[in-house]
Amino acid sequence: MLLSDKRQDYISWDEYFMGVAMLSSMRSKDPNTQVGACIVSEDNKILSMGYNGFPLGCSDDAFPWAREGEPLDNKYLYTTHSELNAILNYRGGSLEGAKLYVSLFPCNECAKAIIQAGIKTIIYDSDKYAHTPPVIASKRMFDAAGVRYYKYEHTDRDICLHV
Ligand SMILES: O=c1ccn([C@H]2C[C@H](O)[C@@H](COP(=O)(O)O)O2)c(=O)[nH]1
Ligand SMILES: [Zn+2]
Repeated sequence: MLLSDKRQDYISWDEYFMGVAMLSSMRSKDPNTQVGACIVSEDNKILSMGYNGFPLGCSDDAFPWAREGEPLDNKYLYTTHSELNAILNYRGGSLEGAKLYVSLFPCNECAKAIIQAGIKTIIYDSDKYAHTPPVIASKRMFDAAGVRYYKYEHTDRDICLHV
């Protein structure tokens, strides 16, 4: 019998792709919540990535990152969400049947884009806004549209950038 010498402690697909989503979130300039997304094909190929930030041409130094204040003076009207950026960053055609790894449960606006793009599975980490209308609406739409979602299960493994 031939015994394989392969490593046994390699990371799982979920650890791999959630790791990429988390790494992507580290590009965000949002001082409060950094969100990263990674879109993956049904056969586990990375198709696109994104993080939350202002649109091209809208300088991080000129637009506000505040959470409070008048609508025109805080970030919410200006930020492109990580999931939408990942969808828009994709250059390859259809995302039908793809999976989305994302560090924060998608809001209702992202949910609409996700459903319309044909993404069928969402693996999320934080659900810190679960009690808010945007996330309740998002889950309602995912349930109606047959988009499956499940929480990423953390392992006790630390994934480091240095080896
Ligand atoms: O679906 C979502 C929801 C939110 N985001 C981004 C938008 C903002 O930059 C932050 C949330 O900021 P808070 O200070 O926690 O309100 O997250 C996203 O990318 N995707
Ligand atoms: Zn969103």
